[in-house]
Amino acid sequence: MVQIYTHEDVSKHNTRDDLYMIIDKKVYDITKFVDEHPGGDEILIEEGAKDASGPFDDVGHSPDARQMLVKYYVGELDPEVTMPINQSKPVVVQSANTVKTVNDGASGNPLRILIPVAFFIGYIYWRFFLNQ
Ligand code: HEM
Repeated sequence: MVQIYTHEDVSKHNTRDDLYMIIDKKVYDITKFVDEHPGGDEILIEEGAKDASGPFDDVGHSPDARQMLVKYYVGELDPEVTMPINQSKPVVVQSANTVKTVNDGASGNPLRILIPVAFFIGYIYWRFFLNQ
């Protein structure tokens, strides 16, 4: 059966002698790899014990590097825990957009009010002062 880990479980494996890492929702025990990593041990210890999918991709690791992961696979990231975290991101983005939209509307509002008011004042001025 596949072993399931939460972020919290992984965060406990945070030393050179016991180091886990999450990459693309899979959990790896990279303890034995720390000294072999061509990119150095420090970076693995720094990025270890958490989700390092971003940094791993950013480096542009070769397909060989990705293939090496298979050797260190120990289980999957708990989808129950992962899903709300992933879902919370779009919600935040959505609310940020909503706020932005509301702000955009609010910044348009003064003009929408000012222009008719300016016309109205102009009309009153023309009607009562110029047209007598
Ligand atoms: C267990 C996961 C990892 C494995 C199996 C792995 C494997 C490798 C391999 C095989 C290389 C040699 C170049 C290549 O083939 O792409 C490499 C280079 C490198 N890795 Fe990793 N890596 C892992 C995680 C990470 C992480 C999380 C970082 C964080 C940024 C990182 C940073 C680097 C850097 C900076 C290099 C040097 C790149 C260069 O000199 O061109 N690696 N890694």
